[in-house]
Amino acid sequence: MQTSFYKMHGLGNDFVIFDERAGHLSLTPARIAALADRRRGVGCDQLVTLRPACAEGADVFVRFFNPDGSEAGACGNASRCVADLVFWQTGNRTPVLQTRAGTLPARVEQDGLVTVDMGTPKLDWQAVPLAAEMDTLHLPLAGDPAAASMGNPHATFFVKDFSMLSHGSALEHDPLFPDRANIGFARIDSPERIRLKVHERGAGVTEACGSGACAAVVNAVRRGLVARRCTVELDGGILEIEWAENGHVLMTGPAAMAFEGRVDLATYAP
Ligand SMILES: N[C@H](CCC[C@H](N)C(=O)O)C(=O)O
Repeated sequence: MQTSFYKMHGLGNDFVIFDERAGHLSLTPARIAALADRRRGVGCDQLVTLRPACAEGADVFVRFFNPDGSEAGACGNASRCVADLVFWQTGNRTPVLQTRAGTLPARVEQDGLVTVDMGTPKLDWQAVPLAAEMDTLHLPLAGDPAAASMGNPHATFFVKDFSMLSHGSALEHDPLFPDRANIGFARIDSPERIRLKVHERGAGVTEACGSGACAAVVNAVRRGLVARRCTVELDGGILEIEWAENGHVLMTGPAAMAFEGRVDLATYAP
């Protein structure tokens, strides 16, 4: 039996999106990993599922899964893609996404860019989470990173070059991060511009990381390095991030449909 999916991306951070609103699919962690495999499966950085929303005012319940089968509370680039998809399906330019990290209002602009209100960052050590009580602005790790949660854990290293990127996997699995962490390497190019590369939890280095861009701006503002409205340049392109005065982080960037496809899920792991 064939099941349809959407293949979308946000700045090259790519997603396989299954719509479960007509009925749940048996997407086990093993099947997710098999579908995400770039040689034996469809291939993606994250697999995304849509279900009927149950939160007040939300249009769709969105869940995000890494290629290792682990679930993430947030995914900025996929959130923009889902908002764009809902707009194309319904004509609603202001869809509201229910996620594990909270309810995220979105807006599809006339120029096609998508803005998602990613909510407020969580800056307390227990919210990131970290393994012990500590100042999240200066973690006791070589490289002196800062940590924040956007609904998923992020550590941001402020660097002059990206030679530390090869340490991303070891840092992702450092015992300081009981749920592991997304590891961002941020070069401050000006008070309004950051160059960012991210080793993503459960996925490795991706072309872009939306929640990582949000965390990098939040951590850089906390350190007094950038303005609250900042351009973040990733390998895949540009995101505009604003840590607004109301504490919410607004992320604006593109979303793209690559293709629609169909798979027989029964042929992908048990
Ligand atoms: N790997 C991340 C989820 C995807 C985040 C990224 N693709 C984004 O756009 O925010 C995590 O495990 O928290």
